[in-house]
Amino acid sequence: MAKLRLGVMISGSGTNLQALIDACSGPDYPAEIMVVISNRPGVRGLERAEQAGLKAVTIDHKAYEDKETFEDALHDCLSEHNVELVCLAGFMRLLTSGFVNRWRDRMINIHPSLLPSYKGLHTHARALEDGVRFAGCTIHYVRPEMDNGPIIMQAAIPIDADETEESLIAKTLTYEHKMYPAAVKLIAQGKVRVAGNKVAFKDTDMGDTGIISPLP
Ligand SMILES: Nc1nc2c(c(=O)[nH]1)N[C@@H](CN(C=O)c1ccc(C(=O)N[C@@H](CCC(=O)O)C(=O)O)cc1)CN2
Ligand SMILES: NCC(=O)N[C@@H]1O[C@H](COP(=O)([O-])[O-])[C@@H](O)[C@H]1O
Repeated sequence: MAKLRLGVMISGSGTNLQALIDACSGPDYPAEIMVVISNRPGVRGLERAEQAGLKAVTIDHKAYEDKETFEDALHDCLSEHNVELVCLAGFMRLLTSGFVNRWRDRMINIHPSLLPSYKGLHTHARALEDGVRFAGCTIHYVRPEMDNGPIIMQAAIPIDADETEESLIAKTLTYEHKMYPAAVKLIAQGKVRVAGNKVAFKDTDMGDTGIISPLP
């Protein structure tokens, strides 16, 4: 069976990209990265892609007069590489509904909170500020409305008494790095389908819950 063709879009350090690179190096992993795109030049994630021998492309949003022409360049690059699934991994630009609908149900995102709680930015600090006992991370299909798409997988992460923003960011990333390859694997195996604004699973051993806690 052909491997699912991934396009990974980043804006920064790329540790989630690295988790996907490492997973894709496994001979039986059902997906492969065709191109890595960053909207910011010179970021660590691009180095990770080059070190892995992958096509690394910078499409700098600042170089385009508007979002539409920027997103046309993203779309053309993804299409050129026959990408079947776009993985947003720390991609920090809000995409227009035009772009999102072109890639509807073929684009997923990882977000560092237990959605629908803490949409947007600074999720860890906000969770600590509110004194919640669990933080988390979520993988979802992307919809025009920010952080509002059908949820594929979540991890609930206990917040320790002496937790700091830095320690929570680091702890959350350890869950993200397990969850992203697991979610892509399920999609590549055809075990995930979108049913309205929710996701349903086919013959998975996760009991149709999509929860990763404790880590696999
Ligand atoms: N249409 C959508 N676009 C994006 C989504 C989405 O769900 N729908 N997810 C994001 C990722 N993301 C949260 O997971 C997110 C990214 C960026 C922002 C944001 O406010 N960005 C600012 C610029 C910030 C910067 O460049 O550093 C902006 O775009 O003005 C919020 C949430 C990816 N896109
Ligand atoms: N709203 C989107 C967002 O905040 N994404 C978050 O950015 C970080 C990127 O780290 P990475 O570049 O090391 O993968 C990750 O924690 C990811 O969940």
